[in-house]
Amino acid sequence: MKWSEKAWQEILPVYKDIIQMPFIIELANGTLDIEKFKYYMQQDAHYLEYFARTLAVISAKAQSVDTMLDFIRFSEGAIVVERALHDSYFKQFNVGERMPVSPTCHHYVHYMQSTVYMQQVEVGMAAVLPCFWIYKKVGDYILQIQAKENNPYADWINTYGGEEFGNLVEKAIMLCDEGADKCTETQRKQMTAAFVDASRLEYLFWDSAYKLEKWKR
Ligand SMILES: Cc1ncc(C[n+]2csc(CCO)c2C)c(N)n1
Repeated sequence: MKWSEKAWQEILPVYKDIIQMPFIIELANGTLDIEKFKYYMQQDAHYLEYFARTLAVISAKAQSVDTMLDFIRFSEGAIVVERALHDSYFKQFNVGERMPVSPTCHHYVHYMQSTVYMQQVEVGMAAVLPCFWIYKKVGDYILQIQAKENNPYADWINTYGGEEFGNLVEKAIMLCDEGADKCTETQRKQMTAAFVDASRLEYLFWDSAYKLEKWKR
């Protein structure tokens, strides 16, 4: 069994919880409170900036030039493609000011950064994989259940549910499997632990948007 297949089994309960979250259900049927979506988008703008930097560090640490190129392209994608989505929503919803980073976003981005800087590169790759894979699965799920008429979140749904994004995700999974093949069993376990932690943080990211999470002080 491939590392990725085993790793997905580990996070299946987290994924099942994610697709039942009110944020996801309401995004799919178009009833999600605009303030919650705006909050999510503002935090995601912070997230993407850190995430793109994290991918660039993985690129710098990669074992081969081909893998280096793949991760630098992912990094570019995080800025270029996702920023276009953000910009159009920010215009549409009239979002001007930049919010401070929320506690959960802070936790997630710094978790990824420390993992990528402190651990071997394959563990870093596993830590960023939920970002790709969970979004693909959630995007496909929402495509099936979405309200197609007048859904204000259709652009978001089409970004992650589409085939083009699917190819990118396949590549990220394949690179992790390739890396896992070169690792010892102990190192593979570290990869799985990072994959599970990051998946739980994906859950918390949506949860924090739904709750409009704030720093206590
Ligand atoms: C919290 C959060 N997690 C994952 C993504 C999805 N995502 C962000 S960048 C990227 C790869 C682009 O090369 C993907 C799939 C998101 N937007 N926000």
